Amino acid sequence: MTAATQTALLDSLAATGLPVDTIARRRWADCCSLKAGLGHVVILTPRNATELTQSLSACRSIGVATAILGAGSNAVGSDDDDPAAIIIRLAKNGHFADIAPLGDGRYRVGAAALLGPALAALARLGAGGFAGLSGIPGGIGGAAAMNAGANGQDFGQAVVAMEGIDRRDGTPQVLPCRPDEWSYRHSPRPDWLIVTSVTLSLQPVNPAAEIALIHAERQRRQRVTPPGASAGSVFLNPTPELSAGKLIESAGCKGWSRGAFAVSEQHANWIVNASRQPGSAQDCQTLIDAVKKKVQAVHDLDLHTEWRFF
Ligand SMILES: NC(=O)C1=CN([C@@H]2O[C@H](COP(=O)(O)OP(=O)(O)OC[C@H]3O[C@@H](n4cnc5c(N)ncnc54)[C@H](OP(=O)(O)O)[C@@H]3O)[C@@H](O)[C@H]2O)C=CC1
Ligand SMILES: C=C(O[C@H]1[C@H](O)[C@@H](CO)O[C@H](OP(=O)(O)OP(=O)(O)OC[C@H]2O[C@@H](n3ccc(=O)[nH]c3=O)[C@H](O)[C@@H]2O)[C@@H]1NC(C)=O)C(=O)O
Repeated sequence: MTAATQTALLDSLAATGLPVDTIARRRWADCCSLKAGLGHVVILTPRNATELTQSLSACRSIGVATAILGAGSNAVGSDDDDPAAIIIRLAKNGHFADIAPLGDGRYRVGAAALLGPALAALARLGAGGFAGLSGIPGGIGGAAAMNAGANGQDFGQAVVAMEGIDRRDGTPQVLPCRPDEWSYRHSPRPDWLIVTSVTLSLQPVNPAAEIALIHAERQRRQRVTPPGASAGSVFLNPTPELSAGKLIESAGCKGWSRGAFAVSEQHANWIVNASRQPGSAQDCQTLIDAVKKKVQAVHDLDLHTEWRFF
């Protein structure tokens, strides 16, 4: 799809009656924290359930598939102006970032809220227990979709239900979740579900003490995060005992680079874009493939990336 074709796509979307300020064409590198992807993408940013349903229906009516993007902290864009889908990204400045107490230690938190700020807002309401997750970038929707984890805690331990919309037909859905349905970086979210909020079950906490834990975790995280643009760990740890970083370091890949991207000298399971300038998604993929190949050759182990490639 050329730029002209994407412009025609924007016109078709506007013609369906969608509010024009929810329709945009953006460079991929500006939509993901790693700044990877030189192509452009058409993005819809609905602010409420009605606009989300309208957006899905507009995409169906013009025959284009949809994909969902959150904060872009675990995503690699595309170099192509021809992504397979229109991106839906829930607006951060509307209904999808709300936090509502439901009673009995339960809170409904909008999927567009960022995980760290949401945990701080909940702490101020006297609810917590998940301060270990507060340094993680990314949104509540993304955290639910991939079961974000850090410091021995998984987001899924707090989630009792996911609410959302079936992207195939626009119907509202509520998905109750059992603790045993979650595992390391695995969520029970079906791929058709656009998560619009989650219901969390939290412990009562002293707000000041919980905020102190959150600040301490943010400071720890800042100290260990390699400098430059990044997207967290590249690969899943093969087992709890086998760390991908250790395997990549001992395979000799630290410092390997391609284009804007390099395997961090500080932590081998991070790829960083030191320049913070837009970089080629293909370069990033090539570097990842080279690391996987070397680890396979040295350790006879297949690494699997936790990033989402568009
Ligand atoms: N532990 C850590 O230190 C780090 C953890 N992370 C985690 O990575 C995740 C990334 O979050 P975020 O940046 O917002 O996500 P992204 O924008 O990077 O999107 C990644 C994928 O998450 C899914 N997703 C995002 N939002 C929604 C939603 N509302 N409904 C359904 N699926 C959704 C989509 O999966 P699909 O393609 O399957 O539809 C999407 O492709 C979070 O869990 C974040 O906490 C990120 C960096 C570091
Ligand atoms: C950053 C992410 O999550 C992180 C999460 O923040 C942290 C903290 O709990 O624990 C995981 O990292 P990790 O397993 O790399 O944790 P670290 O403590 O940094 O490293 C584990 C071990 O590997 C060793 N290590 C790490 C990097 C390196 O270059 N060399 C090396 O030997 C460390 O010395 C340590 O003994 C999560 N990553 C995965 C893939 O599970 C993410 O998912 O994006």
